[in-house]
Amino acid sequence: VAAMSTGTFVVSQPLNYRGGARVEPVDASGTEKAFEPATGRVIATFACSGEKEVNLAVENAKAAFKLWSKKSGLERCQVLLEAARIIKERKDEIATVETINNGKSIFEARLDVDTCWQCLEYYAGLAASMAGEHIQLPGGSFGYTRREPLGVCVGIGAWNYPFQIACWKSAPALACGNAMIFKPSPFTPVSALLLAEIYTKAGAPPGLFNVVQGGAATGQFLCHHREVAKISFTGSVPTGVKIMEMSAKGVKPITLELGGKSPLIIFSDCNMENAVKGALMANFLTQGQVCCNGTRVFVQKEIADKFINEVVKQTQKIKLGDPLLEDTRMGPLINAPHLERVLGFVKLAKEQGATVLCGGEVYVPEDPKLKHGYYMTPCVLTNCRDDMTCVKEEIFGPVMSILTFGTEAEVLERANDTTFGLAAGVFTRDIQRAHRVAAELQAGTCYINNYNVSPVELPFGGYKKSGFGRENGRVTIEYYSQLKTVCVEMGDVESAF
Ligand SMILES: NC(=O)c1ccc[n+]([C@@H]2O[C@H](COP(=O)([O-])OP(=O)(O)OC[C@H]3O[C@@H](n4cnc5c(N)ncnc54)[C@H](O)[C@@H]3O)[C@@H](O)[C@H]2O)c1
Ligand SMILES: O=CCc1c[nH]c2ccc(O)cc12
Repeated sequence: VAAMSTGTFVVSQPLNYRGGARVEPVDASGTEKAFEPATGRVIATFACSGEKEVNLAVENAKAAFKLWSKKSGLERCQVLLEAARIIKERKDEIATVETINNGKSIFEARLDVDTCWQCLEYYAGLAASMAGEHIQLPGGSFGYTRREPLGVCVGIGAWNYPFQIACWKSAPALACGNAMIFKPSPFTPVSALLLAEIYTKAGAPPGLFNVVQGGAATGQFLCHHREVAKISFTGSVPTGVKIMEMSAKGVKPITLELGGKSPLIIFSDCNMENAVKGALMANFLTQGQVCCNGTRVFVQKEIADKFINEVVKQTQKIKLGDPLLEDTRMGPLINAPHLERVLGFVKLAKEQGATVLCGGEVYVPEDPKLKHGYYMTPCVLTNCRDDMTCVKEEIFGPVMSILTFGTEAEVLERANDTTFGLAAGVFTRDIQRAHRVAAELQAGTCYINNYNVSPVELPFGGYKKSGFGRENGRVTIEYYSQLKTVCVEMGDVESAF
């Protein structure tokens, strides 16, 4: 790995990881290029793994699973804790790689890395305390349950949180005694390798955590593989549908973390300063490329003017530019086609009658090395209606749509009028209203008086088309393990025959 500053980083080492080492794939289904969004430079060209390489990764993972699944919870805990310690130690390096390959600000990337080592520590604790139940039966007989791993699990990631997604999938998987093959998005192939090396250094057996690179074809080889026991997918709804179809054929359990179009409701009795901060947090982290973003901001009429003025003022202050600079808070979007797509949503919003209060334009930083980067100014839209495309579809960019409302009943109906159900938020000082509204919102995560915080102790996942299954929290253990019941007879068999 070469220099780690904007405009210099290139990857020369192999980007697959199998059997405890970086390897070139033995076969390929095409090649991909990874970019540095800040400059538009190619930082890596790599082969997409073919079926033979996927088969080898599964073989390696199976071998590691044999050893790992026999370890005690405490032994697994020790490896995860050591990996967490190394992540903490290498936080700046990991965050820098993430920023270079994804474009998010270094400030945010460091926060992401914090949620990664925290996730490993959390599941380390659960690994050590995992236990079954003992159930007494008549006549001295009894039963007990064993929480057993599933086997070789596949993780397929999106490009917006590359290292975090790899951690949030692998930590609970390994804690439960599984092995994992992780396929990053081809846009962000780099940082998962750091995680693979860290697990090996921490004492994981070779093959326990493997990385295969590629796009849809490689993903399909993984999903169709007979010996893959579970798939955890983070990505778009259309791809999620395909994953579900493939898993149905093999009767494999899946976790689907899909897209969203989440509502954020601002009542007139809110703390205005916090609500404005909440709206920015809900829309502009990682350049707005966050699945749970609260992009439909419903503001109660009485405070709409004041709230909108303040949101625009704060949005215009966001420091946009080189994501590796300490004071930058917004970097480039992931790539040129995505930038075009997001700008297209803004254009369409205007055509459909929305007003652009700020942003929504291509931005060319003054620094000449950034002039081919994929920057746009953060955008606030008003005069939006519920039937507009910008209000109905996931934009996955820095575009906030503001809508006004009158009553609680009205806003709840409009907030829930979507096929998505990933997240939702409410700002109010009325404690009863806050919980009443949270109870009515059809979303997997509801924020009260905050937005887009992601403590690893809390389960995260969708309702409706935003998916099912959960990541983080205690419950995720259930998605990476299966329960065996052992029934023990202490007397004689009372036969019916
Ligand atoms: N709910 C969540 O937790 C969450 C988190 C991050 C992103 N997302 C969603 O992800 C989307 C953006 O990410 P994206 O553009 O990378 O999504 P995507 O669906 O295009 O790709 C996601 C992953 O799936 C792989 N893939 C594509 N086709 C496949 C196939 N046929 N079989 C197997 N794998 C295949 C891709 O290579 C990539 O690794 C947005 O919709 C966003 O909301 C959701
Ligand atoms: O982008 C959506 C929310 C999110 C942020 N980080 C992660 C990691 C793993 C996920 O499945 C979702 C998310």
